[in-house]
Amino acid sequence: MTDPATLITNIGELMTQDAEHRVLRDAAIVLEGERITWIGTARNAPAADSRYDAGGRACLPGWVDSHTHLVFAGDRTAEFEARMAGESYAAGGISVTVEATRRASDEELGELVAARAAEAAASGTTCLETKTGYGLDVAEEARHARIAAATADEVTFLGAHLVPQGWAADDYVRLVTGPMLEAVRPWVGWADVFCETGAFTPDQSREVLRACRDAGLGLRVHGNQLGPGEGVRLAVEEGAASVDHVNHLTSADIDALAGSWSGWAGGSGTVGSGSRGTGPRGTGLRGTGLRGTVATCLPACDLSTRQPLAPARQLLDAGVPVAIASNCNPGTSYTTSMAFCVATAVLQMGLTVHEAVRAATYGGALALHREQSTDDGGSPAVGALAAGASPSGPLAAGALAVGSLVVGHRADLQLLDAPSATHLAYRPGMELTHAVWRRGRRLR
Ligand SMILES: N=CN[C@@H](CCC(=O)O)C(=O)O
Ligand SMILES: [Zn+2]
Repeated sequence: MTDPATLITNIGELMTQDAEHRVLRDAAIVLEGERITWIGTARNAPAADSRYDAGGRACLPGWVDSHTHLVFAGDRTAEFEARMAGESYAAGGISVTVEATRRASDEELGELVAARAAEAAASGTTCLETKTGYGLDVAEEARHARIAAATADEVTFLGAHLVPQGWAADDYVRLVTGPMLEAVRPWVGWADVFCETGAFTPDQSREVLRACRDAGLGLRVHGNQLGPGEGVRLAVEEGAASVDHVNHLTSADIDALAGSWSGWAGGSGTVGSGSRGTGPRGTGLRGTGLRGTVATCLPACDLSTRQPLAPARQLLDAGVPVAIASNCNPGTSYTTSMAFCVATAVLQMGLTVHEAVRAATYGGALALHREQSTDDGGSPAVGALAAGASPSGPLAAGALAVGSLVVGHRADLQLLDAPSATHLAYRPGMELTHAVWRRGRRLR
């Protein structure tokens, strides 16, 4: 039995974010089950079981938010106020959230995560990564990973977020790479480390990344957020899928990121097209390989911490694939609004609207290794699947690509209450989400 087909027609502007960067006018799209089955000019659209009139609105892929920290309780308003009064952000604030989160029951924490994910979905986010990192002991990190896996598309282990009080750093690294990693393993597909002054040194970070890679996890790095440092170089050397923040970059960092894509079948760092590479050792692991390291920019965080904005323009000009994500967390970026991040990228970081939307859709998918369907030659997930993750855990065999509107990809899309995506930056701060479909189902 085939799935009923839904035709969304009378689309004023359809921004595909496909390999050719096509933008169609007077367009239509057909969804069947979880897939997109047709895209083209409205007058050529096939018959369908049901029809939705977009009323000339703009249609674009759902946002792919590749960096969030949704598993937390409490808030840090006082710290934010102090920062706005001139204090600097420091990693130590994380411990305030750790204490509040440890006090929350499973039920409370699950509801908080689900509510944040629902808020994100209502504003167009259709694929979401989230991290642990406010547990910082074995039982809490495992609990947070399990709770995250019930809601997020991708879960990342960030036990190496901060060395908890009372621990020697090296002992804590041994805990993270040993019992903690083993405890979270059923729920996570990725590992991350905060490589920064006040968090983990480059050597400690490398140790964490290598242990996590050996356990089959893909890698990501929080790097170069608060000052120049070795985060980017580490991420590239260890084959991380992304390095996130990237506020303080040298030209050598940018060259290293661009160079990491030189062996990729998709070309020299273009975010436009290409196929998935395999790991350098033939591992096929997510987060390793010839495909290189995406630079993930977090504009809302940059503003909230008063850091220099990440040099997204320079990165793109150098051929580095860029993602934009919300980094929703209570310390540095308490928002799930990808539209706000896109508007900031255009208004303050020098991206065109098309580039900013691409970074928040296709770029996020690239950072999560979800830009291609697994049955289109994508490498198999080695994340939570192997250990029997929740059904909502990382990429399953047969998983459909996200982040671009292409026949065969996951039917994740949004309509704006505007005739073009340009309105995202032209009318900043306005809630423009009109309708959202995820996996072919209308959410809003
Ligand atoms: N930089 C490290 N981690 C988070 C902030 C964590 C916090 O302050 O609670 C971030 O991505 O900005
Ligand atoms: Zn973060």
